[in-house]
Amino acid sequence: MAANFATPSGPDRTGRTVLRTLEQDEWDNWYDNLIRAFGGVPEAPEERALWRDITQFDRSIGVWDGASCVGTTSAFRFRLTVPGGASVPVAGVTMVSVAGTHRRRGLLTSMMRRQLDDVRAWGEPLAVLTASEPAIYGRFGYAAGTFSLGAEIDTARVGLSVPPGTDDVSLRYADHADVLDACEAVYARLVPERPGMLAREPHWERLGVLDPESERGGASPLQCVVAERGGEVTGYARYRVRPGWEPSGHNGTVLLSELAGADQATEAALWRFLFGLDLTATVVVRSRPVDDAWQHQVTDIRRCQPRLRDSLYVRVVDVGAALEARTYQAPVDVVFDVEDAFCPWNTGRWRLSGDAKGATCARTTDPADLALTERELGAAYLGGVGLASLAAAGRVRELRQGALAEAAVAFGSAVAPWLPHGF
Ligand SMILES: CC(=O)SCCNC(=O)CCNC(=O)[C@H](O)C(C)(C)COP(=O)(O)OP(=O)(O)OC[C@H]1O[C@@H](n2cnc3c(N)ncnc32)[C@H](O)[C@@H]1OP(=O)(O)O
Repeated sequence: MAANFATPSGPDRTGRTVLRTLEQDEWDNWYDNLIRAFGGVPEAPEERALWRDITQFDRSIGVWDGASCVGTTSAFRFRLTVPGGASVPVAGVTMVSVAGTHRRRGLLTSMMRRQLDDVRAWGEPLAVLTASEPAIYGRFGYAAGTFSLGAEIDTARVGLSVPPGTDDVSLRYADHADVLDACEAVYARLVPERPGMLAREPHWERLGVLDPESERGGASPLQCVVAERGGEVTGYARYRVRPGWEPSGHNGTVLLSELAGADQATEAALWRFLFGLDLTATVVVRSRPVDDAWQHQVTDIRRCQPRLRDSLYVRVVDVGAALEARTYQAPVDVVFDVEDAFCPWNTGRWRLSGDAKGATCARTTDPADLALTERELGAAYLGGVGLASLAAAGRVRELRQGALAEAAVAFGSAVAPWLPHGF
């Protein structure tokens, strides 16, 4: 049973709930609904304060049953790096919740409807999110477009060989606050180089150094090491250490939070440092690019237990603008026949002509070469999921022989797309 909000403030079909843009003085009530939907464990004050500061009220929606908030969502204004290096305005969908007392009545559907209409009106060609459960968002046109690499590296037994120049990099411990600007400068250098990265928006630099005691799970406070060459900060690592002792000796764990290097040697120096920390035997890595170089520098990848996880979900909101915003690593000239049930303005045939310099994508009446839905376009958009792989899964139909290979190569990315942090 789906609620049908004809107007932004219209009631659902039970006649009891109202959907509207969030007001500043409603935030606590609104945010409490979100926290409760995620289990109800309160956040540390500094964490809650950060989420309050980064909430964009005019881009946030609440559903109200009388004075009670029963539904939440918001959409950060982000700029996302796409293949070719352009920084594209996107909606970062976030803080989605429906009260347990009101679940499965269509409230999420009504919020997604309003939100995607808004994103279109804002002129943002893409919406992106990270999903608490992969099963939720496909019906609204989102598909996993990036994956992240996790690992549990047995550093007692796995060696690391580093590239030339690594010894020229020096490392020092630092207070987070003292080196925050220098670390941010490194981050900013990396953003245009990898699809999926997000340009830093005000306050977001606080996220990487948030260190509530409740998040430590017996490990140390977040530590910071910066890498320097010639007096310039070229990288940093943030991590915790969880000490451990077995009858046979030490068994500590390094829990990597973030690692960034402006060049190969800096990255290698930081990994070598983490691998070699005294009294530790494991490095746990949660969310790294799937093409991270250290995988090719270790002596035993099996003892690193690499694993993939879905990361950024991509929703093409405006097919023409989205496909024109990126470039293509090989020349491509194909007509897509797009079916988009939730955003029908995308449905129809689109001719994409492009190469590594730029692209055009416009409606056409020409015969179609490839048939797909908005979800396959979203999955393939950042170059992390292959169109040929989607075709093999029965999700892309090739209508002109050769069109699939042409498009599949063109959509690829030399560098794996990666989302640097959740939101
Ligand atoms: C980007 C982010 O913020 S991710 C965070 C998402 N939030 C959470 O996980 C918090 C806990 N969960 C919730 O708050 C809610 O259960 C929500 C938001 C996931 C779903 O809200 P609801 O209002 O119950 O969803 P709604 O009634 O609109 O469901 C629409 C459809 O999606 C399906 N659906 C909803 N949630 C789920 C789910 N978790 N898994 C699978 N299907 C789901 C429904 O069954 C329904 O299917 P139908 O149209 O075939 O009947």
